[in-house]
Amino acid sequence: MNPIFVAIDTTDVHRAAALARDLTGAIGGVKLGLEFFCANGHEGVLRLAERELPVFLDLKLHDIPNTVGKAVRALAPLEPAILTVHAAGGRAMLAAAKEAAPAGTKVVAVTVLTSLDRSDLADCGIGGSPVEQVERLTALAKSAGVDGIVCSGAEVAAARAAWPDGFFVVPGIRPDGAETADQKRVVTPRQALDDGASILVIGRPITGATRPGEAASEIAASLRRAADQWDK
Ligand SMILES: O=c1ccn([C@@H]2O[C@H](COP(=O)(O)O)[C@@H](O)[C@H]2O)c(=O)[nH]1
Repeated sequence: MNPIFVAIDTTDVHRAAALARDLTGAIGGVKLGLEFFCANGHEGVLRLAERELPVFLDLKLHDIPNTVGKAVRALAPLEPAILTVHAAGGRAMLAAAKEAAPAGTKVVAVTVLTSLDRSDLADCGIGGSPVEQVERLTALAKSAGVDGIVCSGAEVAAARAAWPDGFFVVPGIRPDGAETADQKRVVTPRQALDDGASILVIGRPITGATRPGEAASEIAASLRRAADQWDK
């Protein structure tokens, strides 16, 4: 499987559909997040699903267990391949999300957002480094019964060591020389895959390129030598 999931971050369903069409063949799936979902809802997701690429719904649910369980149930008709919740919602919330998800949906827990560094964690009252916090939340996610986690490429090797058969989603991907923008913990696509990522979430380096299809194909080519890892 091609591990590249493109983050289609736009409110414009026509632009999103055009991007998915142009990128089909060069990517493994599309990731739709809050921006797209708040503007287009279920109908927009179903429109993108027409391209028959796996859909990753990145809604990062975070609430009490009852509310998250019911929200996941309400999303079930969309049959997302992957759905995110926040690990910080706690064990019962993670278990409720997994229990409510359709059998074919991987529920993955966001550990530490890739836009945060150690000082941002300290601002939230969390001591220690991002890797320490990722390790803590990976253990929680694993014991709560979800399918995997979201972390940056800087922590994925440590997380994979702790959970060899977990499903690891890595955003904050930047080819050499690409602008980091609001991302603080970034690695290259190749590095993330070599260190144990299951899939790579890549947005602006592809969607902001003059020719998104070429940008995606170049990244896919840079990963091909690691093709034996694509089935993890
Ligand atoms: O920790 C996280 C979790 C999710 N994301 C999402 O991934 C993409 C990244 O987009 P880029 O344009 O490649 O920066 C975006 O949709 C985020 O919501 C993340 O970046 N970090």
